[in-house]
Amino acid sequence: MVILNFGVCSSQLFSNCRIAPISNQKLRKQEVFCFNPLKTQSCGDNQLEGMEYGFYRAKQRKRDIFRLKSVVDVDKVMESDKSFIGGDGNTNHYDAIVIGSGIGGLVAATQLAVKGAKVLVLEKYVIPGGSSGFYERDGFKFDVGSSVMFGFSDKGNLNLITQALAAVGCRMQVIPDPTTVHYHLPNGLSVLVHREYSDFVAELVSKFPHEENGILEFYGVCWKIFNALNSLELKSLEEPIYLFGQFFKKPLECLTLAYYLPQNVGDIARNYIKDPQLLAFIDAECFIVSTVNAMQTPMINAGMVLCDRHFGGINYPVGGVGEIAKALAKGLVNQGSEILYKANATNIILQNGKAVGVKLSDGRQFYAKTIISNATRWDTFGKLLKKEDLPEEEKRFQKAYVKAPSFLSIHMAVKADVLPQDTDCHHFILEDDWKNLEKSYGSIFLSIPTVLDSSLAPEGNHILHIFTTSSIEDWEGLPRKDYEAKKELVAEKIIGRLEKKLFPGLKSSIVFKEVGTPKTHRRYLARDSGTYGPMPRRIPKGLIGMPFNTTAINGLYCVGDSCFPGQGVIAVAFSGVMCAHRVAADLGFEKKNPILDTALLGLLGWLRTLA
Ligand SMILES: NC(=O)c1ccc[n+]([C@@H]2O[C@H](COP(=O)([O-])OP(=O)(O)OC[C@H]3O[C@@H](n4cnc5c(N)ncnc54)[C@H](O)[C@@H]3O)[C@@H](O)[C@H]2O)c1
Ligand SMILES: CC(C)=CCC/C(C)=C/C=C/C(C)=C/C=C/C(C)=C/C=C/C=C(C)/C=C/C=C(C)/C=C/C=C(\C)CCC=C(C)C
Repeated sequence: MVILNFGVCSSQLFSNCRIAPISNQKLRKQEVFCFNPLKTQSCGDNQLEGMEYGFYRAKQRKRDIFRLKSVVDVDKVMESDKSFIGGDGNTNHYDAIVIGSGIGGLVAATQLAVKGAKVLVLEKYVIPGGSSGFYERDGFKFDVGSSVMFGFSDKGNLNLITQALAAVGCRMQVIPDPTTVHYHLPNGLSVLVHREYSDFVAELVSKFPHEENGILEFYGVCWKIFNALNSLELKSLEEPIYLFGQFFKKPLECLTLAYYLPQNVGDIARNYIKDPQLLAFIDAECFIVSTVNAMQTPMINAGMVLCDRHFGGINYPVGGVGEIAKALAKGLVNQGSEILYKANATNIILQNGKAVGVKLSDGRQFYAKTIISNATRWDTFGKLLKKEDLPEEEKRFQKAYVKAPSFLSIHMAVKADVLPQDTDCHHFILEDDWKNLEKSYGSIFLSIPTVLDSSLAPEGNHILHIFTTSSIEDWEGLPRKDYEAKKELVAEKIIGRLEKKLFPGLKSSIVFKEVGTPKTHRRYLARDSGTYGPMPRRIPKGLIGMPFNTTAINGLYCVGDSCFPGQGVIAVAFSGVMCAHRVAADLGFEKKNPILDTALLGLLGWLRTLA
């Protein structure tokens, strides 16, 4: 280990540090050396202020590291000795380590940080955000994923993105989207989902006048659920003091949610609607947010998204979706926590069955009291932990849920004049046959964020993000040349379909084009098979089977779209809020009752077996 200058430090000096690795009593018994990058001869409090790290070496030669007050540049220190972090594992330098900086991971991390926890986020890529990140090419700024932002208004309790940003002192400027999506469906059915609920209902009723009552009843149930959700303070459903407290304060609303928790949209829609084409439309409404039809979409999730788009509306962040993750990451650091990029976690370190640390591909190891994985459950339990030790609970999850397909995505820039003046920002296209809805390449999603924020492209241009479901099996095993040729061919067909349906002259107006396949998603988002998230294998019992944040491994939590309530930025933000609350209770930052905990976790585990 390279230590440039070190002096003997007193236990008093260590006790002045914000985070002491071990008790003073324990320190006194040890011979302590202090790393001193300021190259001063002695090591007093003032110098410590400016130091990046303090080291101590116990007599028994076990080594460890802890962080002092100032900013950490782990890379710099690690270069000198890749194995120096670790040791006995009893000393936890962080309260929590979060693997991955998707919105789920960032919300969990920031919520914990504002409660006073010391958090380290490890991100494989060079920027935060995961599927909600961004990239820039030739002056164009693209959202990696799509650009429909729920939960981003200044109203109610369900604006979780706004709340997550506010928690770290950040408020972003947003541009209201007058329409959530413009559907272009079989038999010439065109439906515009207006921001105003009454306008949307009037539009839908004008297409299905004989189903007016059915439409009002079905969307009425969605509102019942939304209003119940919106009346609660949202925290961990795995934390009994909170959960019972909510039942006590809002019994009717909680019972409403408990009633709809095991139900799916398809059954409820069929109670009110008979027209097969309108039911197919409800399938499309579900598919765009769950990648499955209405029969498989949990009613609670539909209640959330089908109403939030009218209650708070869809709002686009100025500067692009990537700004949200950037702001959260900055807020995290401002709270005194840390985020490391190019930090590829390869193993979760277990000690006596408890998750105690994380090992990176370059050999670095970090230790914490709790580990939170924002990787998918397939990655967490299939790669970060040994596949063969899959806990029963995870086996059950994998029986009930399967990886949703990935996407083929085309990020493209076009000359602005190819789009009609009043073009909407988001479109969903399924041309001829309802049966193609869930098939690979069957339907096309299109977002044109420059319709809302022209700063994302140089003047006179628009950016288009076109995507369609596609499976990794379609792309594996191809020689490079064939893979590139296939990408071009498939993209050409999709663009051709858009040209025919929406924008004549589209092909000849292209000024930039980049095609990503499921392999691209797997590589850049570190998601098994590039999956968009979990989807039920069969008809689920609503949300009952979806695991929350605790796992069968002591000290290990999951966050993100393979946790309750599933796919979607707002959904993973909720998962982050829940995760932070449960972890904070376990770390002693929030109230906790171990007896009630055991009872509730047991009950929820049992409920999942019924799904
Ligand atoms: N509404 C929209 O327009 C929209 C847009 C984009 C994304 N989404 C949603 O976002 C959801 C995903 O969010 P999320 O928070 O669950 O995850 P995510 O996939 O967005 O982020 C996970 C992050 O973890 C990192 N990571 C994974 N494995 C790692 C490892 N071993 N070491 C270090 N880092 C690692 C990845 O690089 C990534 O940054 C999807 O379900 C999707 O629905 C929605
Ligand atoms: C616990 C028990 C047992 C019971 C009790 C009862 C109660 C209290 C309950 C409660 C519950 C709750 C709270 C719940 C909650 C929930 C939530 C919040 C949910 C949410 C959800 C969300 C979602 C799902 C979302 C999604 C979204 C998405 C996915 C999106 C996407 C988008 C896209 C893709 C776009 C499209 C585009 C175009 C068209 C272009």
